[in-house]
Amino acid sequence: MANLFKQSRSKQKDKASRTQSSASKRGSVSANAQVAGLRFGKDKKTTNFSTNQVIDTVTIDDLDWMGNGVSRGNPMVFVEGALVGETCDIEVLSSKKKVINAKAKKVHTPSEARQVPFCPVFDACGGCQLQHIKPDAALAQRDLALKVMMERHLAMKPHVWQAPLEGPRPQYRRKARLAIDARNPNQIKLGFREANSNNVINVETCPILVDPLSTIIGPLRDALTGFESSRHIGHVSLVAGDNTSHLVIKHTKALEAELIDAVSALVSENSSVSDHDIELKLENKQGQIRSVGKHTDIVMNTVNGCSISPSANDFIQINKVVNEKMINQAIDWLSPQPDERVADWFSGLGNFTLPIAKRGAKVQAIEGVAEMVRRAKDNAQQQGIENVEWLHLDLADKTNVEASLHQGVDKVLLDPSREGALTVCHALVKALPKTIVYVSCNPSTFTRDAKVLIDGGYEMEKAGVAEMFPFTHHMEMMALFTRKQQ
Ligand SMILES: C[S@@+](CC[C@H](N)C(=O)[O-])C[C@H]1O[C@@H](n2cnc3c(N)ncnc32)[C@H](O)[C@@H]1O
Ligand code: SF4
Repeated sequence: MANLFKQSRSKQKDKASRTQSSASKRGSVSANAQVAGLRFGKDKKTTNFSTNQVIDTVTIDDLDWMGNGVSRGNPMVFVEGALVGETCDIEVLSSKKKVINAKAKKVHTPSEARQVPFCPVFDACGGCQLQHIKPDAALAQRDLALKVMMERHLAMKPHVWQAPLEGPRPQYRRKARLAIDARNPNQIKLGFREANSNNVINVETCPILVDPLSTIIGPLRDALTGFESSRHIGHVSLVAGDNTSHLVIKHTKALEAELIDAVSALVSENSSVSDHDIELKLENKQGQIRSVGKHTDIVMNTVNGCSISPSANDFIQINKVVNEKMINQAIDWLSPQPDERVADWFSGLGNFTLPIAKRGAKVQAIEGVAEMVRRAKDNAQQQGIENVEWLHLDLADKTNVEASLHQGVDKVLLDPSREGALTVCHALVKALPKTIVYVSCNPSTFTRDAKVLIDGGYEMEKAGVAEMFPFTHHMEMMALFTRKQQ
């Protein structure tokens, strides 16, 4: 279990298919000994490996759900940048008794699934990890890895696993936070951080961002260059709605009027050449956002005529198409009826709440960020949706959870952050709603919480992945739990 749940490892910086082996320089161990030791080791004794050590000709058996190559044996080896069927020389990143984390240094037999990364800064940028594998193969193999994980750890029957929910590629992200390095205002770097580092990788465009966010990055850097006060910029947020986009500059001290004019000119020029407006906002140290020029609330349409209206700092589902498919699947699985009470917990801006409420059920939406609860409530009112009780509560607090269940609930939708919903699941197996739909962005905490539900009398009837974040290690999952007959 531990192997499959490994969290983020450092990004592979070497393009495996192009690099030269540096095995001989690093005191590598003999190929045959390693193949024997890594893949066919039967005894419990394993060799100790040191960081940066190069191991020759390791064969990759599988991809794990994060998209790392796995060489099964004793020890297990997880190899960033390696694909199924490939034989690689690898460099050890970290080593424990039974598990080695490594990156591919040289690929001897490239897989047919291997492709040349489409982004020129892929090797350095921490934003993407999986551009070296064809996207269909990546989805199929990661989907399989998650299915196997659920079969192994939750005794899931194969028929439970559903086809993945997919969206467009490569352009899918509708929000980004750009890092800036303006220590030298004449040579500003604007882009994303290198993996496990504070270094900013300068980018011109980001091919996984939707338009017009993708193409504004280079021109924005040019507009900021040369102004002393660009040093006071903490980051830049970009959010694309269906009606307009916001470019929000977070700053810690006042910005020069000329800098603001230069960026204003850039966004108005963009708006005149593109059919999608960008509006400039400034966010101060306290998090207050003010508009430079006109302000239009961002509208993100979802399903059944519903929409949410986020500000730059609110959580949103990053991938519009996959989000809509997830909402439709949640409605399908929950099948909310007008006489039912449905809880939407970890409700954010009401992304799932509003379409459930439109079905006529009485919905209790609980979210831990007060500002998001306020915005969700206002937004629902504007859409004439009144059958929702909006609550600002911490769902990690057992007392809150139990009190919220006091009036009884028929069905529950959970969409927690990476930490999962352990407190909630322990309470749900006492309250016993008929149906629970669990949306998760972390298969590890999902599996932990699902065990509580299954041990507490629920059956996992359906489950599957939603490819919310192509080209990255992340994966979204959904599962339907129904209460077993007593
Ligand atoms: C993955 S997001 C889902 C939001 C929403 N369901 C959506 O689809 O946009 C998780 C949400 O849970 C909220 N959250 C995280 N921890 C929480 C807690 N302990 N109590 C209540 N809400 C929490 C976050 O603020 C965030 O809005
Ligand atoms: S996040 Fe954008 S800039 Fe970075 S590697 Fe991915 S596509 Fe390229």
